[in-house]
Amino acid sequence: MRQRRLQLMQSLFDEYIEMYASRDDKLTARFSDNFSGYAGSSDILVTSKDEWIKITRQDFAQVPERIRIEMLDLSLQDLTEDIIVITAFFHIHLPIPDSILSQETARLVLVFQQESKDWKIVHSGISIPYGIAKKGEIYPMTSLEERNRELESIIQARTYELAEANNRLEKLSNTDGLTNIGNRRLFDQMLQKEWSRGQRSNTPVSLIMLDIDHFKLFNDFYGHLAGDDCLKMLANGLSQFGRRAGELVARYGGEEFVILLPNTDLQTALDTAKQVHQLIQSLAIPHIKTNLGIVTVSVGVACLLPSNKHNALELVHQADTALYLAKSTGRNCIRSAPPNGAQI
Ligand SMILES: Nc1nc2c(ncn2[C@@H]2O[C@H](COP(=O)(O)OP(=O)(O)OP(=O)(O)O)[C@@H](O)[C@H]2O)c(=O)[nH]1
Repeated sequence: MRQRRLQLMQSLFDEYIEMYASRDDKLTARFSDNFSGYAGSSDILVTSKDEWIKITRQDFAQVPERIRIEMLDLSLQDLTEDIIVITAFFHIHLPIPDSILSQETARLVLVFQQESKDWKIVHSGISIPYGIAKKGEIYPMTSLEERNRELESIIQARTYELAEANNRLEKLSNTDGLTNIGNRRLFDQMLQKEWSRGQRSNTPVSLIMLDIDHFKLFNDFYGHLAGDDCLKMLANGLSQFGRRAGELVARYGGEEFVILLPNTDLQTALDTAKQVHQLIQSLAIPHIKTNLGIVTVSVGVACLLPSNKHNALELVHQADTALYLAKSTGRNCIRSAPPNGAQI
């Protein structure tokens, strides 16, 4: 007998919870004409069945999707032959992310009374700390959505900050620490990019490579810090070149610099090399160990039409060979790579 009563109580509750969770309007048919209760959002006692039906439908309309009930505790009380009291504690998980309701414990008291053959709900009292529910709301959807929007804007701001930090990091990893111009890493990247572009558009890529003459002697005589300043002054002067899209002035290493000139033929590259050479002379940085008494550079120039016959490193190799030629034929001059081997 007792077992059957327990089963009855459990099934009444299960049926109620299922209808409530699935937002099933049939639930309203279970309300007794003698209904009284209070809703969690208002704490106002409702003494009319019709009013309670209105509140229930408002609840279902506000959140039409299924809600998830996570049961925490349940007490079934067999009060009299025809009165059952059920007390339940649960979390309500609304179908929106991060619902704060799911962290609150809902406390529900349901009183069922047997009327004729049916068990009807004569009292329903739910209590959830619904302080943030706006007027006319069963659930504090407006506040939850506001909270979500706030979270989204925080995430957006953080994403932007992260992208900015990444940009700064990218710039830092592509910049030479001493001279503040592009470094070897950036040059390698740009070379590959411009080489591929040149291959696609069938346009030549030129490279100017320059190296300070007798820089070891400069350091030995003026000191390493003065050597650093000299490198900075040179980089600063060089940075007025390579301003067109795809062009790049970079420190290749030590006292060696490169100027990448995409879509540039050999003659134009040699003209630019001449301007670079003159600019460095015009800086007139004292260097008593050279013939002119100022810092000079040796320059190698190469130009290739990118094709499958050779890769981008061939261009570097040719510019390097031309630079070696300039060094070995007296320094402070410009040489271009074979086959032309032009002398200026
Ligand atoms: N001050 C300073 N010196 C550097 C830096 N990087 C490389 N060097 C120096 O540059 C010098 C290069 O010397 P070498 O390769 O012998 O060439 P060089 O004396 O310029 O002679 P040539 O190139 O044959 O004209 C070395 O003494 C390096 O220490 C740097 O960042 N700062």
